[in-house]
Amino acid sequence: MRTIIIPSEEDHDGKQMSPISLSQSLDSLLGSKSSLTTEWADSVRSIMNSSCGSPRSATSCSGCTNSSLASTSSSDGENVHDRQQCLSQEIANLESEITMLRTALGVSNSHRRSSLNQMLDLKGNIRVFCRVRPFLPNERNARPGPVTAPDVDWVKVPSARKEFEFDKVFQPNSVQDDVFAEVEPIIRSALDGHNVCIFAYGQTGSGKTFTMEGSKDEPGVVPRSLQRLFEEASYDTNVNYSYSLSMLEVYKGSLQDLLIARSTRNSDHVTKGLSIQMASKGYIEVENLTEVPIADAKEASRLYLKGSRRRSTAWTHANDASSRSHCLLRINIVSTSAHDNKKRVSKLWLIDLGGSERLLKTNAQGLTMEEGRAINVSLSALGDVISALQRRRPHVPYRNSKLTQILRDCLGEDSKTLMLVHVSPNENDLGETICSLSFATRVRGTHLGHELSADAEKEKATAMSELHRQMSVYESECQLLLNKINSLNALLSEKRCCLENVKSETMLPQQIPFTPDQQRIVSASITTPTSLSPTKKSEKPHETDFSATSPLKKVPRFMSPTASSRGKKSPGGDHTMLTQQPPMTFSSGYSRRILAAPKGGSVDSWRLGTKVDTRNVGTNSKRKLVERSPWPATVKKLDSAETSVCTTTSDGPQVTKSCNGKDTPTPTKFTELPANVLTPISISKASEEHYSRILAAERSISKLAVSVSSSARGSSPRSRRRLTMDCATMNGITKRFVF
Ligand SMILES: Nc1ncnc2c1ncn2[C@@H]1O[C@H](COP(=O)(O)OP(=O)(O)OP(=O)(O)O)[C@@H](O)[C@H]1O
Repeated sequence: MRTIIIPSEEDHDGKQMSPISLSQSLDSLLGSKSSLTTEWADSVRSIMNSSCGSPRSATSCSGCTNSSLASTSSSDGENVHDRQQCLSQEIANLESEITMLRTALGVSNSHRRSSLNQMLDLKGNIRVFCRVRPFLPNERNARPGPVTAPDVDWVKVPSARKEFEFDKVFQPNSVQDDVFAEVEPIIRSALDGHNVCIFAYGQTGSGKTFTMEGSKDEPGVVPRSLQRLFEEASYDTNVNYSYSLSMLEVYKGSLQDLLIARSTRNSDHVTKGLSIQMASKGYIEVENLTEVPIADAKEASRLYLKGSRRRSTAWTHANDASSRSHCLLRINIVSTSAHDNKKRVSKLWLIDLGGSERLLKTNAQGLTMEEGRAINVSLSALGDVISALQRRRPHVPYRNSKLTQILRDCLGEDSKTLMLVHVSPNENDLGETICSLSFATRVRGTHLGHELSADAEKEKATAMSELHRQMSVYESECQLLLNKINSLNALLSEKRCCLENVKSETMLPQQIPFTPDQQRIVSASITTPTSLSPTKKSEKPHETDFSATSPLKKVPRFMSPTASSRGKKSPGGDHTMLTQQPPMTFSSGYSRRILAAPKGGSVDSWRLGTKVDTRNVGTNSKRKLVERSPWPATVKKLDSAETSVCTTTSDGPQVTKSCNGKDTPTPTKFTELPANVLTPISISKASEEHYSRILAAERSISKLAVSVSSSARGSSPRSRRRLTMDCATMNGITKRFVF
């Protein structure tokens, strides 16, 4: 257990101090009336240094084997200088090793990419899978057998004496995992910079939406693909991926933005009509289409479900909730490789097509008939385009429908297209099933003598297995290199932290260079009436006057007292900073509300930081404003009478407060804490476990701020005291613990 020295009552008189644990020390601060002292600060600082692997710790600086260099009490300038040199050398070595590994990773990755590409080319840039749905509960009495899938790439319709070949056939008992396993390589191809289109095609009620969207328990291709995109982004730190999402439907030949509510969609001042534009190099853009940057798969799935709910559906004879339009989800992928700084832009389209239907059979009339006809026309146009591409015709009829115009740049030479044809096993649907299978065969383009000879088939299979083998070799090579890079990066940041610590040791607090921004924070916190300026503090008698004795006395305050502590604080309350680093500012409130919005207020007034009353703000309007805001913002509602607004601009966060309806602009600045940083721990639970968690979990704590405030409320001295610890880690994460 680490020990620190905490001054007891006698310590204040300069007597010997006893070494105790940090938990005892913190406990004692809560229970006793003593203020924070320099000794306490020093001892915690030494614990921080040893826990963060600072150069003071012999173990942390693996390269510095000279024990004298790692000595805790090193005040010797030469030793510090040697240590700095040693660390700088280690950092330079690590950096060059990482650069070399990154180059190797870039090479392996491009080999992997080209193998994958060759494999997909060999399989065909346009591939067609078929999924036969199982009988539904309401089809229990149906006769089995009209459609069978005897093999992995054949579908048979015995009664019509027809057989259809596909790249892959999913049997009725296949699950979503089976489908995604086959789709996944194509998603990876989108990540590698290719445009990709995945369509679900089939008659109404054959399971297109089930395959694409799935259910909560059986998620389909879309949620799995979104998940996969973000997994790749977190796994490959060598490439920086950013994604944005758009969603639209083609309904009766017109385009509708699905990320905009239906009620506001047609009002001119909110959204203009969508139009298809051809930009340079044949790049297609849909003008006025909403595009939302997405940060994680959860958010992306939420947007997708929101858009799906806005899709035009209706009851039909064939399906209770039949899709009456084509639903298109587009993910724009921008990837930048750290290896060559090359930027790749690609599009991934995930499309749930409207159900093909025979209007006579479905008895469709009126609007339903119109919708059905529009769907059939565009499906036929899509079939014509893909078929022309397959046959390498000089003219590809993209202009025959909106659907094919939008997808023009994703259906060509360098793109990958996957069509998932869905069929029903039911005898009643046999006519539609044969239509769908024939359409898919036409799309696949195998009926025109494209079949390979037995020898060619054999050669293809050998080439495929060789490419498979190469792919797995490159994949494991990439994985090894990535692991190595990640571990070296971790070591590098540790070394950099050590170097920073060594450098700061050589500086007197007065010499610490402040940026102009920090200087302003400093002045602001000194002039804030609620902050404890040294002058004010010395007016009140203290058991220990820290500001008078501390070598840190000139280090300005960096932590404003909490709103509650301002009200509750006794004159004896004390705040101190335990590092000689440039000051940090922390949130001054204990209750955090992220998001901002005045009900019906304008974004501009909110941006300017004018008073915003958040008391009656609904979650939706908050969200809307945040979505439209170019800056992250935080509103802190401190209590029912006091509202504090923080806007974050390029100058940093600005706070405006109002109390009982009166505006009190407070020039306080604070660093935004992530939403989950506030970890209130009740005093009864403030045990060894909690304290040790702070230090053990935060091995990389770089700064620690502790404030103790007292309140008039509370039955015991202990419950009247409030201890707040703000820990800032090397990687910029700030955590607050309140005891
Ligand atoms: N593979 C499957 N396993 C289990 N249930 C399925 C499967 N495929 C489809 N279903 C069920 O069949 C019904 C119709 O499916 P779905 O709505 O996906 O059809 P669809 O082709 O999208 O129809 P539409 O074109 O009219 O929108 C749904 O209740 C769905 O849950």
